[in-house]
Amino acid sequence: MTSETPISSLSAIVYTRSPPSLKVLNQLLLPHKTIYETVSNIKEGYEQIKEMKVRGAPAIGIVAALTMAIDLLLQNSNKTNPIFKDQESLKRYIKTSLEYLKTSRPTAVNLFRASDILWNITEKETDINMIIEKIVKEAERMLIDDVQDNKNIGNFGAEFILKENQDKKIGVVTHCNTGSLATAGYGTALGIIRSLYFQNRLSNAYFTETRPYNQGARLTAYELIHDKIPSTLICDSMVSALLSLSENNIKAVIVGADRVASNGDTANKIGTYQLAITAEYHNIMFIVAAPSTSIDLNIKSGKEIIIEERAEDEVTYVTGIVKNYNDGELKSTKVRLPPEGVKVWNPSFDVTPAKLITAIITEKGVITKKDGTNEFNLFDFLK
Ligand SMILES: CSC[C@@H](O)[C@@H](O)C(=O)COP(=O)(O)O
Repeated sequence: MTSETPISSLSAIVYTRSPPSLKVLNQLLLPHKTIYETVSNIKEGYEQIKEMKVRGAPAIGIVAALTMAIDLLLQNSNKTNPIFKDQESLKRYIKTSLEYLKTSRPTAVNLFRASDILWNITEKETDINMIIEKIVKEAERMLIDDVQDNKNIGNFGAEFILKENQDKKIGVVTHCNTGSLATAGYGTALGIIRSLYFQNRLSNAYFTETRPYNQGARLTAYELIHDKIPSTLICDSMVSALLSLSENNIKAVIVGADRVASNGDTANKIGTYQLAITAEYHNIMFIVAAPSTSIDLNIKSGKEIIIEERAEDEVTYVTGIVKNYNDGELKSTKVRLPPEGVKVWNPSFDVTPAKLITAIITEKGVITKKDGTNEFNLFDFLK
């Protein structure tokens, strides 16, 4: 099994402590434009997440934490006229800021977990500078650890899939974007695909467009092409047809997660559930890849997960880039598909029942169901 694998240079988050700086890649403009936007306060961080300029469960948790850190670093830099007069006012400010950041998106648990970790640190400390230092250190730790966690997920996942498959090279299917852009680097489900590729065991990665937001067609395509990983774009409606053709040698459907309940039910990008159903029908393993920070032991099943509903125009319009033939300038354009007056339902996520999931791969290892049961015991695994 490989371990030292090159990391993609695609970075959704660029952070330095000195000078204090947080820049977030605007993923709405990808793949056509690479523009980093500066985040220097809580409101700017909130808007980056809300507007999905940064997205993907691990990435939004990390950006929320780094937003808190950068905001405090910048506010605290004026030593002659400190903004926080006493620890109580600082704590109140941190509490309000973290609660606000948590309202940016409802489904991915990483955002809530990151905020809760920062609040626990704050509650325990009494010295103003110590509170700020510990918050900054913890947010930096999240950024650093996520990359190694993803490499571990990649290697555990590749090993698990290959154990069942003697073929020299295998094909896989993935959904949404779970790569460097959705994390601090390397990726979760896409991390497994990277690991398979680096081990020279990947024949092809098929990836869906992922309507309506097209994270697959825009972002996964961008990453796979960037890293020269053999891959093919398909529409969401083509997966069953693909799995039915044995010549493609598809051995696994691999997806990420926004929240995994303690029984293993998994919320992920809308369309994931139907992939799990078709994988089961075609007797192909269905793998969920996620850091343990995506597991929510506070909820028993997927029924308790709040599913984000997004604006109608994400469904009624497609957004693309057109080139102005006079000056070559690239301009973002929205084109409407259905007639005015159409009714729209736009849930951003769905829940795949644990029953349909073969294994959950985390940075700590592979979790499978106990023989004869339809549920995972994530309590036991994580304790
Ligand atoms: C490693 S990312 C895992 C999930 O967050 C991903 O599959 C997903 O559903 C992203 O949704 P998004 O709406 O783009 O934030």
